[in-house]
Amino acid sequence: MPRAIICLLDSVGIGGAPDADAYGDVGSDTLGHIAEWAAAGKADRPGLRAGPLRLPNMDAMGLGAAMQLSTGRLPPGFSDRPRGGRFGVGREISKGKDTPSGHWEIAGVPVPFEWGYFPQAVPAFPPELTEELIRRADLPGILGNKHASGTEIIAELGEEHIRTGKPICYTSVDSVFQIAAHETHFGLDRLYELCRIAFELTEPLKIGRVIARPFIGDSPDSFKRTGNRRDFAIAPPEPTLLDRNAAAGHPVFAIGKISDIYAGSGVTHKLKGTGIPQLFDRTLEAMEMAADRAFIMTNFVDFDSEYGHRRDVPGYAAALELFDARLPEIIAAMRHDDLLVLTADHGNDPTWKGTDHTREQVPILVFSPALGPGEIGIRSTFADIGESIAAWLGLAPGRHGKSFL
Ligand SMILES: O=P(O)(O)O[C@H]1O[C@H](CO)[C@@H](O)[C@H]1O
Ligand SMILES: [Mn+2]
Ligand SMILES: [Mn+2]
Repeated sequence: MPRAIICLLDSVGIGGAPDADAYGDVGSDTLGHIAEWAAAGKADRPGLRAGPLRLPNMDAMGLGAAMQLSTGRLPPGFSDRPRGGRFGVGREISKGKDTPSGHWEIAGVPVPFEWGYFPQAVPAFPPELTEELIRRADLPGILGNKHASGTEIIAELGEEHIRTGKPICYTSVDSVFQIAAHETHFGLDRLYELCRIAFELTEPLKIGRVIARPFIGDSPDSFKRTGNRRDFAIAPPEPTLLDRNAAAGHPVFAIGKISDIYAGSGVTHKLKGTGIPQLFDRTLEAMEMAADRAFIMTNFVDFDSEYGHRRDVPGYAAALELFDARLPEIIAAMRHDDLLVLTADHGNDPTWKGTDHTREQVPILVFSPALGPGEIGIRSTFADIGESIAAWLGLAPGRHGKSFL
């Protein structure tokens, strides 16, 4: 009996979104630019990696061919001839370029509304929101109140936060309200409680997520964010593939951030992990225990949070190479009628201006021992991924997207 697995490489876009101009992202190409920089010797870091980007396993599944289909360019070191699996390109119809919309659309539910955003101003948050948050959470005030990179703002304001007890609140071009606070000085549970209050206050503003960003350390040099990040997200507007599979009585394994991103909806088994190796281990564990018709979904967030937002090209390249090196373990663990999909939710080009996501198309690489090779073309919505998996798992078709299988 079939099962399906999505490994979602957070932010691994492949350029070419036709509406990139609406986002100031024309020409952005996360994977293509990393490959070009690596080929030019600009992604070397002593002790980490050197030379051209090498992703032989994903390339065999059609990554190079998908990149060429997306932008018309085949980056150095990639092949336009996949040796197994089906390859294609996904285009997002939801507005915005953030994680929840990308994930929901992949699970068959494009976002029909406009997200709320905070302006590029200081203060970025409406005074009523800030005042209510301070009152309800009994805070001495807040710090930040602007657009920022999460690592830069803790270096800037971390010491003042420890001294004053005021949490650091910030946002980005995404629909987010983020709160950074020290795990021991402020307290982790207190931070989560504060985020719950912030979520209640920001939900009517259609803010997609409140994100808890705990950190440790005692000086700008030693401040470090921990794996205890937690996302409090709005629930998807319609039943997703996760809900549909769970409603049919089948297991749904959410690994890493997945449960948070779907607000826990449709999740029957939740496995946590931090970092690419642990997320791989959890995925393999889920494949080991998952019953027939299970749907397993893992979000590999490090590409985005550790390297894309940090504009770290060598780090991003090394993470991709690590992922690629472990991919054969997943393929070896697959049963004959398991289906594996590798894809992404948006771009985050580490060679691009600023520190935000980029509006890009994404690779869709599909592999099953039971499936012959082929091309699935440029799909007009990510929802085609969800519908293909629904068909594979024997679920009734949904309202959006078409199966490519
Ligand atoms: O700079 P950090 O805190 O990593 O935040 C980034 O992570 C958030 C979620 O992807 C984005 O909205 C962006 O603000
Ligand atoms: Mn993402
Ligand atoms: Mn991000």
